[in-house]
Amino acid sequence: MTHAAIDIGASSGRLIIGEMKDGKLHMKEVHRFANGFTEKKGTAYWDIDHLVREVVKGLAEVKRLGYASVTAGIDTWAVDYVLVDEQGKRLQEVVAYRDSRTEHTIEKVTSIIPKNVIYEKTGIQFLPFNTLFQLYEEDKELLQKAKHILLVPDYLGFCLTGRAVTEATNASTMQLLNVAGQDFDQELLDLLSIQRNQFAPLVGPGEKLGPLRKETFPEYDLPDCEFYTVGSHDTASAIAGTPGFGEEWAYLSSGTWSLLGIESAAPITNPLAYEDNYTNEWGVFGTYRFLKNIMGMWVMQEVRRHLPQDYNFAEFVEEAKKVEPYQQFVNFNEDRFLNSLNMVDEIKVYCRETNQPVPETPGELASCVYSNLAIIYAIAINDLQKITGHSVNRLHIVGGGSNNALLNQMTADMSGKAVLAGPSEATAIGNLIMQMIAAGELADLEEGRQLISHSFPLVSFQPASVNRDERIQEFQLKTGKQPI
Ligand SMILES: Nc1ncnc2c1ncn2[C@@H]1O[C@H](COP(=O)(O)OP(=O)(O)O)[C@@H](O)[C@H]1O
Ligand SMILES: C[C@H](O)[C@H](O)[C@@H](O)C(=O)COP(=O)(O)O
Ligand SMILES: [Mg+2]
Repeated sequence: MTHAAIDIGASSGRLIIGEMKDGKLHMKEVHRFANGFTEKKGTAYWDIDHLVREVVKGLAEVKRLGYASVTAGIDTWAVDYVLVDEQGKRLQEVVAYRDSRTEHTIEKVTSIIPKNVIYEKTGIQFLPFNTLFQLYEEDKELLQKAKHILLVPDYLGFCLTGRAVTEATNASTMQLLNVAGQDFDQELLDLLSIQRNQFAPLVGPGEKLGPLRKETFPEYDLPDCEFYTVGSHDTASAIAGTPGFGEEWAYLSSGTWSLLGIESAAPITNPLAYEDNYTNEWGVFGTYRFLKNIMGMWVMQEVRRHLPQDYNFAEFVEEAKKVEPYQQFVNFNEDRFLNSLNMVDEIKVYCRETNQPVPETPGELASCVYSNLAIIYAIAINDLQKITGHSVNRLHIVGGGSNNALLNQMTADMSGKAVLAGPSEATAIGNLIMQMIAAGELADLEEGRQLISHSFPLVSFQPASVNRDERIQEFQLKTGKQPI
């Protein structure tokens, strides 16, 4: 059986087909398209109709390649939603999570329901753009009109099959689900004046969603396609597609964001987890993704956008290799880097404010970003071990960022852990694995991960002794980021 993974991250989307042959997973990228948000009248929006069109184009390409019948699953970035009316029509443009409308909403909401109470209910990290805060700022009249409030992957599935569901892994990122009750928290819904039935029923990954409604897209020659739910939060699929075994591994899903954490059988919401803003997003098969959001390759995407030279990401790495690393210490996890007007200027101002050497060239800027991301990852791993009591001796880096051998080595050096890099398309692979389990081709996630490890060679990076402790201490001194 041929399966199609539709994976749409914040910077790019792709349709990848996969099938199991001779004990290996064979994949082919069939369609890739750009994603990104644009500002209109001061608000940041996604182009959701562009994404629907690109998904359908990708499915048409699948048919053109001779695949008359496939299954498919959709995963995208988290938290953002679409309001849909009684007729199934979108009520508004889709606001992007980096929009400034929720800049001060955490304070507003937690002045009504205390922060620790929300964390005890949901176990979810406080990020300004969580759906809870976006809906708090949403136009109340529009909200009342909405028959459905659908997260982006659920909306795409609705457009393609006509069926509305709320897939659980992505639903958890809303910070509206009650972990104990395993459904929406009524107090939080009341705060937003939202009825429970405005959210479609919660479903887990691996369930049949329904057939592609070809008649909706008469201008395309499309395959027969049965959609399944998968880990529709892309990070849930990325972790499912990470070939980690045993207990002592952690993952770093390195794309626009860096999501660093462990796969846990139960939520971890102790005081240290709360203080250090770790999250318990729901994973596949009832697991929890105990992780932290770290500003990832977004920084490099924005540096690239604001430089006159047009370097690709591999060229940035080559330029960075020519520069002495760890020349300045920048905490890229500060909110100022979430959506700054000009990332290059923001980095320079930060270095001037902290009396540090100012990076000027593309190589100096890239080296500054990679050096500090490696330190931030190392601190996050240390904190993760303290919070959970879970020892980590190897870090799996997956996603586009796993192609960056320089950063992989720096991460091994700063963390003192072995780094296993790849697969770079772990998200799409995790999406495919869930479909193959649902189709009965794989017994479970363990077998799926075995298949991944037999199909995609990992690249190993061993830690070198590079004044790790001194550099981390200097980072903490210069940025004020103290360990927990
Ligand atoms: N060859 C490469 N060398 C260094 N970095 C790379 C390379 N390829 C991709 N990347 C990094 O991976 C990022 C994209 O990762 P990806 O997982 O596709 O992101 P998303 O899913 O968020 O769209 C790019 O922003 C870039 O920083
Ligand atoms: C807004 C969320 O934190 C974001 O979606 C993150 O969880 C994520 O999954 C990003 O995935 P990318 O592939 O866009 O890095
Ligand atoms: Mg991604």
